[in-house]
Amino acid sequence: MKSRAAVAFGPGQPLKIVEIDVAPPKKGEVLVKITHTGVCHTDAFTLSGDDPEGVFPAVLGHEGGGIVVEVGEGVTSLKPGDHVIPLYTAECGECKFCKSGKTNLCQAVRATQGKGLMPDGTTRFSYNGEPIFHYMGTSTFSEYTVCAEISLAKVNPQAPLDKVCLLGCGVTTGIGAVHNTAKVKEGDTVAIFGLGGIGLAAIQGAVQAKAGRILAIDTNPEKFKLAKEMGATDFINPKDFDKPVQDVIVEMTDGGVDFSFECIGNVDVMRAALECCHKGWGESVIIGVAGAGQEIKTRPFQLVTGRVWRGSAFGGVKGRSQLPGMVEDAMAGKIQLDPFITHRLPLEQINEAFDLMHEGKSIRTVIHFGDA
Ligand SMILES: NC(=O)C1=CN([C@@H]2O[C@H](COP(=O)(O)OP(=O)(O)OC[C@H]3O[C@@H](n4cnc5c(N)ncnc54)[C@H](OP(=O)(O)O)[C@@H]3O)[C@@H](O)[C@H]2O)C=CC1
Ligand SMILES: N[C@@H](CCC(=O)N[C@@H](CSC=O)C(=O)NCC(=O)O)C(=O)O
Ligand SMILES: [Zn+2]
Ligand SMILES: [Zn+2]
Repeated sequence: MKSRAAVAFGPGQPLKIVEIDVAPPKKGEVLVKITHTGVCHTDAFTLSGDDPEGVFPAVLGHEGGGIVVEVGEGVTSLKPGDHVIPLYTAECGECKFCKSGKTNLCQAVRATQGKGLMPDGTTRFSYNGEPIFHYMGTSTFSEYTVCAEISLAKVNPQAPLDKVCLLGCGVTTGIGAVHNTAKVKEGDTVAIFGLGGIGLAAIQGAVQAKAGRILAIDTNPEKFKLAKEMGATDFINPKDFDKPVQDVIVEMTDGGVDFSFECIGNVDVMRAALECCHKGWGESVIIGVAGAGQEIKTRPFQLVTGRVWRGSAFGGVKGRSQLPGMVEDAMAGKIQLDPFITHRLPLEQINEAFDLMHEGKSIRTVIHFGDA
């Protein structure tokens, strides 16, 4: 079938809106009509060419919501008409990772997913007869996409897809990192570096956890207003100080924070986020994605003296089991999605969404394929 899609033909190039061919779903696969998709910084990261797993031409996008159109052989858990959120972290329930009870990082389709292919090693997308790669197992920048059954969470059909699509990445990642990875408790002091979609969601998670102080750090002071509305208590622009931001935070918090979250993808900030943690127990969670070849560093003494460095992918959330409940939470007002949506644009204007992000003017732009 034909599908309108924003295709990344090469690194650093604007996406091109073209009509691609989408082949039917094979065994264990599902054809989904995407109605809405957010644009996450990770899409920009891969488009920039900094992603070691980036392959071109590809259909990017991983923060979508849609409706099942057709299921392939052997698919039992989904049927046409079901509302779904594509998952870049699958959940097969059967692999060593799924069974471990220790991680959400299902590996059932991860190897082929990282190569831009479906689990059988081929692609369902083509343009002018040439193959187009998938992305993160989701490719939500195409009106019709094919995903593995285990890469789809079935959600309440009453949920507004134009909002809950954000649970496909950003909001879930930030909130989940606070609850599942850090396990923030009432009264804890928390520092959040980077106040985009992920950082603001981490603030929301910290408020839910009843954190005592929530320090919001960003070099773009325009981001503080929303952070305050979300519930942050202290606001720090590192550019306002002539000493490292970690020293500023340690002084402000009587020795450092209980938890910090890096939501930018900057390895220098990752160091600051670790070093602003309290001696003896402070834990820092890396969420931001850094480019190929970049490495983190600190003095090992920082760890010897009790600070802990962790990482979090998709907020530690198991998508098929837990995302439907988060959708219910959003419908019940326990998770706020509206504040994240600063812009809405049709697919044809998707490059403007990337511009807005790079200019620091948006939190999330939601792209619509039909009506807004
Ligand atoms: N681990 C995971 O599962 C996931 C990771 N990610 C990653 O999380 C990161 C954040 O994503 P997202 O929220 O969409 O990105 P955004 O670009 O929306 O937000 C990043 C924020 O950090 C600010 N910033 C940039 N540099 C600095 C600095 N040196 N010090 C303080 N603040 C700074 C930016 O300011 P400005 O406005 O000037 O740009 C912006 O406000 C990305 O690296 C993304 O790839 C995303 C989703 C899931
Ligand atoms: N491909 C990159 C790494 C990209 C990465 O870290 N992705 C995050 C999700 S970012 C979402 O917006 C993630 O969950 N990673 C876990 C995974 O299994 O990919 C590289 O190679 O550096
Ligand atoms: Zn993302
Ligand atoms: Zn698995």
